[in-house]
Amino acid sequence: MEVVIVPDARAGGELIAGALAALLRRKPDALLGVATGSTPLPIYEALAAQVRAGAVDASRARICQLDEYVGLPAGHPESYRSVVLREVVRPLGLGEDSFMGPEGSAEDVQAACEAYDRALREAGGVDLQLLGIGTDGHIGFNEPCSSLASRTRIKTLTRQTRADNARFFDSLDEVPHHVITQGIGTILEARHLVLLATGEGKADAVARAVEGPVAALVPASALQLHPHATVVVDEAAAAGLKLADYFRATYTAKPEWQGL
Ligand SMILES: N[C@@H]1[C@@H](O)[C@H](O)[C@@H](COP(=O)(O)O)O[C@@H]1O
Repeated sequence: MEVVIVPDARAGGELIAGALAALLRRKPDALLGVATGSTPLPIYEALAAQVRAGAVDASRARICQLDEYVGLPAGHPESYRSVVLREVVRPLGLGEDSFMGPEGSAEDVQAACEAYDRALREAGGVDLQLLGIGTDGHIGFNEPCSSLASRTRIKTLTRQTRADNARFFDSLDEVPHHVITQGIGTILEARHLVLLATGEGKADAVARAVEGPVAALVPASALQLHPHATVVVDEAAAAGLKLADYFRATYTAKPEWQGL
């Protein structure tokens, strides 16, 4: 696992957008797994700016979703499908045919989950999966004690995650209890995992994920099992890392050609 400490969220966004642009230059039809929440927005803004400036061609990129609420009416502005279309797909100049995600309003949720895992495999697998981290250490919507081998499936949100996400809805009552999420086993199949965490509210979760034991109690600690995982944190989110100086020195000495 590589840990990169950046001054702030904007720098993190630019660094990761640079890695996405480099991937698209190598593989123009790369399948990019995207995350929702506030944290990755600077990544999407920086990448869209590069596309607008003509620095990278994203016209053949494919975008796939990490997780979804269950039961929101189709087209609800806070369904993750709507969010990804709004924040990622359209700003990159792509159409809905470049996008895939699980069917949160399906009648048979289990079948929709299995279909999504199959679709990801048939698409050739995710080249780079972006991740955020919940304050309880979740990735996607894999809440604490999710199996580290889990596949895409339905999960029940913790009270804390519902409260954390209530800011996107009119009230806490409107936040769905159930979600579909790529499983931890599914996420670990992506070729490169890039987690961005910013702000002091994430410092404890980051420290447990990066320096704690691999444990289902802290789903993000599963990144330790991946051969190519990058954790980008700003100074505030790095506050709990005991090895922060080592991570800084390592990154400073890294040859630029290696990228992330
Ligand atoms: N399912 C999403 C996660 O993918 C995201 O990482 C998390 C943190 O969001 P934020 O970046 O807004 O703190 O929120 C939600 O629970």
